[in-house]
Amino acid sequence: MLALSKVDASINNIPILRDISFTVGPAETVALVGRNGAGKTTLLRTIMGFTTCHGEMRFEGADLRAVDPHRRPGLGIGYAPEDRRLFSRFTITQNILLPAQVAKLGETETASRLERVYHVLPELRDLGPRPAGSVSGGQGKMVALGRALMLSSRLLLLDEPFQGLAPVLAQRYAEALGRLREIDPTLAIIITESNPELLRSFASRTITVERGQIDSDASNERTT
Ligand SMILES: Nc1ncnc2c1ncn2[C@@H]1O[C@H](COP(=O)(O)OP(=O)(O)OP(=O)(O)O)[C@@H](O)[C@H]1O
Repeated sequence: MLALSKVDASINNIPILRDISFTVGPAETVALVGRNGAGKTTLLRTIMGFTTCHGEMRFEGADLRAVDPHRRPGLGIGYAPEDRRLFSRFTITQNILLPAQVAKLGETETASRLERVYHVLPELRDLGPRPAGSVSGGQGKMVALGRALMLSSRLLLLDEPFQGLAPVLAQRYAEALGRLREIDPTLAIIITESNPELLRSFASRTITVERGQIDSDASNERTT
């Protein structure tokens, strides 16, 4: 589904990623781990088209680099960035609906995708009318997941979703991912995390990044 081959990426002419090659297939949950500053966020941003990169990136067989960054979500790729990037004056629901509007989805399709989001994250139904600026950091992570789910029919990229979450919210977030897996078994998910142990239980595979390069890529013993 997603295949990177010898990808180098830089930000403001500073080389960050070197010689990145891996593939992710449907139904895989991949943990992308590495120390702070290893390059995990940059790798997700490269897939979304926000860095200068060289090498080959293919998505469902087509050249992903030829697709403008703002069109990549429309291919079925959802992205929840580490810093959430919610529009604080918009309501929670408006934030969640935004990608659907940008992708010009029809009303019926948008409504059914919103129902899918509520199935995975029931608490967002009640939070919906509140301005996004009024929710806690942890709740904001749930909203960012909901927004990413609107278009993630094929691939979901989550950047450090557990960082800074109180244990109760982390548990709810993990349960939400479990519900997502149940209703969408073929979705591919890539989750970044600096603590490799945290994702071992529900990721089928762990890719370790160190200083901008892939250090290891191995299946996990326990899978979901
Ligand atoms: N805008 C930028 N300009 C210059 N260098 C950057 C920029 N963004 C990231 N970097 C550098 O790229 C490297 C990789 O950063 P990245 O954010 O991808 O790491 P990470 O593995 O996601 O780290 P963390 O776990 O702390 O989020 C770091 O050395 C960082 O300083």
